[in-house]
Amino acid sequence: MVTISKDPQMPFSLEPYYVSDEFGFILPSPLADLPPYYQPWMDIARNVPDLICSHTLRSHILKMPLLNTHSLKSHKELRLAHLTLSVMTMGYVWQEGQNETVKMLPRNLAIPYWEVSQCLGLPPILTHADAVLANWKKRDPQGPFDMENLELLFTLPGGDSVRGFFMATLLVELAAVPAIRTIPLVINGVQSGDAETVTRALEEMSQGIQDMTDTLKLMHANVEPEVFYGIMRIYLSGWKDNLCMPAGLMYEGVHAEPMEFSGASAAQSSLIHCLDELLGIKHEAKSGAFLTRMRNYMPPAHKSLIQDISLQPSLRGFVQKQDSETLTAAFQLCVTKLLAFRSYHINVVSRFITLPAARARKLRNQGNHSQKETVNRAPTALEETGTGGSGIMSFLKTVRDSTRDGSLPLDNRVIQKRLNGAQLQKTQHTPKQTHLQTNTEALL
Ligand code: HEM
Repeated sequence: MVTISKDPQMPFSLEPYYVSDEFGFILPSPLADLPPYYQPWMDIARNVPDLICSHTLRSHILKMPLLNTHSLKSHKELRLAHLTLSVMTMGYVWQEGQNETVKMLPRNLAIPYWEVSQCLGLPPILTHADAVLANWKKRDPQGPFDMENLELLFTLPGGDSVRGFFMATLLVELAAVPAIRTIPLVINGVQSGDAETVTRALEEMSQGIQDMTDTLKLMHANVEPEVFYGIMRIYLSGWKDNLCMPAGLMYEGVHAEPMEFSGASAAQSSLIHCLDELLGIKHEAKSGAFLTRMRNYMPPAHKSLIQDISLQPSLRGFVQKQDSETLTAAFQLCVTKLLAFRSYHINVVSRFITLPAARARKLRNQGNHSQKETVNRAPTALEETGTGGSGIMSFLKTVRDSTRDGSLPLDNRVIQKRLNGAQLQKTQHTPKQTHLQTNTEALL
């Protein structure tokens, strides 16, 4: 774990953790190019989908020179190098699908990949921090940060759905920024016993979580479930708890033994981890252990933020002690919005994994193995597992249920009062109507 230097007398702030007020956990304006010496990497990494299609990616990588990483100096250069090497590695391993996997990553890729990973404190595999947080640029630099104006620096097989998937996830990260920004307000408010500030901050946070859920809906218009399931998913998969590569992967010239790493998953996004810690959501042992393991796939400063939030005086304890209706309602609203995010996420996973998996099974049972059916191209070994290696639905439902268990019981009178308030708003048709209505629904 990195040591974050901060003065314990100073109020809690996000700055020491490299979390910005504008971009949250997103890497601001990532570099798009490395110094010319690294051109051999760029030439291959920028063409990964085509080289996979022609089954020549592995041979190109085997001919690549072994480059020195010492001239990679800045954090942004290292992040771009990690992304570049990650994209090549995922393509190298999965070029032939689940059947002809490799046992070893060649030294000209493995050695620089390992060195860059060590410098960043990231594992030598594609992570959420690479594929989403550091893999974007604006088409028009002056234009908005939206789906139309964003493009990927590097892509994987799957065409427009890859862009849709990574960019929708990036926009969820952006939508969460106002919620993340309120974390110091809450922590400092609890420290100084300022219930009013904490209440306001929690209300703002709940709106931020609602915005995350609304933004998650972008997946539907921008990602084809069959393409996600049948083509893209294998390239996000890792070599831990994966039946296709039970022994893991040897990094030649790095370690004598094979190593195991989980694939890229938004379970590696720091957003929800921070919210869980702040709200005091306690996960059941097995799913909690998986989520804790996912923190090793985050930039170390972000992992430290989660850890430090967990060490602060308990927000839940503060809310209970204050015994204030509005504060309790604001806290409860955050838990309910987080629960709603997780429930909606389960629907998304069902559309993008469970349903295509069921169709693939049905086709198999009918003896239809045609590769024209996109879902038939999916690795059967991954049917029930997430790219991070979890047993998907039972894991997600357990995590959702422990979120529900994090609720603070609200007095029936408070619910009734809020309901009456909502009725009043409804008849008045004020601009706040939708928000308050959603709040009241959430309270029920
Ligand atoms: C098509 C879109 C998506 C699919 C199919 C999907 C799938 C999954 C799967 C299978 C898992 C289980 C862990 C694993 O093994 O990887 C998971 C976990 C998770 N995903 Fe997603 N995901 C999607 C989008 C997102 C987005 C945009 C976010 C928000 C940043 C997100 C946040 C999470 C979180 C936080 C977890 C950990 C479980 C939890 O804390 O509730 N996912 N996802």
